Amino acid sequence: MPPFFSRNDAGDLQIEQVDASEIVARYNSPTYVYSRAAIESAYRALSEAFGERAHRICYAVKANSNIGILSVLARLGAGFDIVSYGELARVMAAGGDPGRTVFSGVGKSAAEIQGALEAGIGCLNVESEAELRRIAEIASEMQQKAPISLRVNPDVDARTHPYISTGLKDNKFGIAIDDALPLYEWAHAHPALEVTGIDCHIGSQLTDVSPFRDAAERVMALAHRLAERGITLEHLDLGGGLGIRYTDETPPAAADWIEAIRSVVDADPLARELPIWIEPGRFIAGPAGALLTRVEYLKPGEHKSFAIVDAAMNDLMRPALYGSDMAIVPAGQAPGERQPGTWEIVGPICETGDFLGHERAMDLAEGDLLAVLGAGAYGFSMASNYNTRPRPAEVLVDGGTCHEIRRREPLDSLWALEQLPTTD
Ligand SMILES: Cc1ncc(COP(=O)(O)O)c(C=O)c1O
Ligand SMILES: N[C@@H](CCCC[NH3+])C(=O)O
Repeated sequence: MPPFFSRNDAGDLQIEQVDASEIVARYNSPTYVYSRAAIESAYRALSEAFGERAHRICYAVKANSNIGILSVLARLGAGFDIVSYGELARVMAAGGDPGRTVFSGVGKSAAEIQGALEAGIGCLNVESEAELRRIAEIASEMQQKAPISLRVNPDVDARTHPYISTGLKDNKFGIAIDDALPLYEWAHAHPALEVTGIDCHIGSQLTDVSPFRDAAERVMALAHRLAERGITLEHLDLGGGLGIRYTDETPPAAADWIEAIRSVVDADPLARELPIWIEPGRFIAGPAGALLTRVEYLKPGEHKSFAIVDAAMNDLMRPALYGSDMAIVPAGQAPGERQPGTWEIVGPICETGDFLGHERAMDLAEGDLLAVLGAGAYGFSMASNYNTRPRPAEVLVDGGTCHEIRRREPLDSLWALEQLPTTD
């Protein structure tokens, strides 16, 4: 069970001091629930691993972008990693500091770049030569100096799911590390650009620290070549990507990740004093969240047995998209006859790929509550309205208190922006 999740005397799931069944009674089902203490403790584990060393933790907003979650992190002093102007607007709405925010992403539009510069963005992580030139043009027109860092692609195998590996030369992300030097020289000489750092992010859900170490070594080699040319840096951004335990993975602890990075950076006199920035998303939000769902129907069969629940791939798409194996545990038992079985946990959507888990051995009854664990990251933030399903409510538990940080979507809001054609 993730930290801050436990069982009450009846054996039902509790999030901090609140029963899952109470949450569903109040907010209905399916509902995302998050533990504030879990978010804070993950953030602190990273920050404590740095100790007195200069660092910045830029939480990757895409993992969970609810402003209630962002505000918890802003209060802890977090910076943010964003990939759209929309995410920046969320950071600001939550009380986060644009000056402590980095803007990543391969496709920043001119309007997004201008908006970010107007807001006082901390750093633009540039992912191509064309983007660098566009930023220079926009900043010149605005008579500003844009703080930039090149996101380099170090060609390191993160050994994760191919869809979430980003640091291989076949991936669309970043600038090939061997091509970065002339672009840095060009940017350094440009009056509207201020080179502040090097950035890299090699992938997500890494369960081994060695790719992080390899990437840090390649980034340091580039930092030396820049120093030889008189280009000094103000920070090194080594990205996010630390994995979490979904079922039987054994990911490194926060301290192991930071130690792996520091073993490279702190050993180098060039970078010992340089602030290290990181961009973790999943590690902070993932274990803190669960998706609570109710069993609607049991459909036992000789070949396969299906437990049809009220959450679906539109609410949580990781299993359908990546085939991710996420733990599904009982969260509250309904009265009535229990049926033992090995269940396919599926949703109501009209797609064969609509499943939350395969072959789960459980005794179930209709009306039971289940919890998909580790759903705090890339859960709600990737949810859609497919099949005209309102997205779930989101609840932040803080001790014994529940905060409804997002209401369940009212049905008519789903077509509120649509119009009937004006012709017959
Ligand atoms: C640029 C960038 N930074 C940070 C992250 C956060 O990754 P994770 O949630 O795996 O820590 C991502 C997503 O992979 C990303 O693309
Ligand atoms: N959405 C992915 C991670 C992608 C990270 C974004 N760069 C997941 O659920 O695992």
